[in-house]
Amino acid sequence: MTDQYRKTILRRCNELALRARGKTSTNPNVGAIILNPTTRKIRSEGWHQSFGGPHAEINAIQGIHKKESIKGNTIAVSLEPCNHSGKTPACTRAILENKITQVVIDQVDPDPRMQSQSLELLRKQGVDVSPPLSSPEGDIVLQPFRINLLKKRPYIRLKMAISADRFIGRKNEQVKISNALSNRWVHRIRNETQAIMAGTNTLLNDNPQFTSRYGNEHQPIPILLDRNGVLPSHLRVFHNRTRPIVVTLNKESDYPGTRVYKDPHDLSATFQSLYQHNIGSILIEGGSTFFTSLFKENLWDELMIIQNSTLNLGSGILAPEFPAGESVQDIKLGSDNIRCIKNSKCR
Ligand SMILES: NC(=O)C1=CN([C@@H]2O[C@H](COP(=O)(O)OP(=O)(O)OC[C@H]3O[C@@H](n4cnc5c(N)ncnc54)[C@H](OP(=O)(O)O)[C@@H]3O)[C@@H](O)[C@H]2O)C=CC1
Ligand SMILES: Nc1c(N[C@@H]2O[C@H](COP(=O)(O)O)[C@@H](O)[C@H]2O)[nH]c(=O)[nH]c1=O
Ligand SMILES: [Zn+2]
Repeated sequence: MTDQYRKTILRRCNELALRARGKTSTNPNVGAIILNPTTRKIRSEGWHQSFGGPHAEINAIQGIHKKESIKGNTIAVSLEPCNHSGKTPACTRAILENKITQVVIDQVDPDPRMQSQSLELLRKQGVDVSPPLSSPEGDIVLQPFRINLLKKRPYIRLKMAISADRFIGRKNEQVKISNALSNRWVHRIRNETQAIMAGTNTLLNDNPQFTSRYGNEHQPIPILLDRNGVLPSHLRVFHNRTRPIVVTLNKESDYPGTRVYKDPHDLSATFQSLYQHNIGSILIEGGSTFFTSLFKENLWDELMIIQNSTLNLGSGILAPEFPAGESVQDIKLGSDNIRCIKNSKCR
């Protein structure tokens, strides 16, 4: 297999992996392809679709008709295949049982149980395993899992809309800042996250729905900060299809939702507890006070700032002091400029 072809195939594996972004909880996003090495024909594609569900390799293998063989074929995977039976049997076993003779991977599994061990095992069994590609795009796809595994907390993305004069809203009023185009963009991001979170004042002031709309189907779990149990049960988030998680110290409140009894002001303990509740990724949508705490503790991974260049509010609640980060993407959608940065020093 030429280097260029290997790169192309593994790029496709990473694309497949991202189809289930935000839908695999604390499991990684992984994509796999089975191909005939002689004809270069792609025979099947698969990706890990849900927590506890079959891994990408198994989905790709199952995409082949039962009467056909994959003996002597190649499997390309965005992540090193697993070598342990966890919620599902080991993928290395399926590779060997199906007599696949070549394995190409992008990223090494950062799981301490793995870290190239499967590659060694497969090689010992006579499988041709080329060294991992370790592509930059594969690194980005795997980053949420790396954070989960190494920091024992969810991957944290922040999003905030600001006016040209850097206000985010007004007290006792929900102000629309971003334009119709970026609203659609936001709902796509919501569709790719497991959970959505905001500070107490945002919940009281805006009464948000925190759903993904505009044709998106996946609904994130609302995570609500209500340290002192002040949220009224008529808020819209309590009447969604998706049951919220409430981080609180109050044991009296009677609204629906799973309780995490932690002080939300203790952010490390809160995020670790959410991770133990199997929350792998969170999109946080404000407000200013909550963002300031997150920045102070350096607890964020990605930040998306939508600035409406034509809207001046004149007064209101000011945007927080945003930290510097590594610029990932700049998007222009009509009057709105979206700046995406990532935290290269995250905790
Ligand atoms: N333009 C935009 O993108 C957005 C705009 N907004 C606007 O922002 C306004 C609300 O922002 P803001 O007033 O700053 O309030 P926040 O929404 O940030 O809520 C702050 C409150 O959350 C509680 N809290 C719990 N844990 C923490 C923690 N670890 N760190 C900080 N606070 C915590 C505190 O209340 P307690 O002490 O009771 O625990 C605190 O007073 C609204 O008017 C809303 O419209 C909001 C979101 C996005
Ligand atoms: N005002 C504002 C945002 N505000 C965020 O969106 C929440 C409302 O969500 P929903 O009720 O589901 O539409 C609100 O509470 C706050 O977190 N977001 C943006 O992209 N652009 C905006 O101009
Ligand atoms: Zn596996």
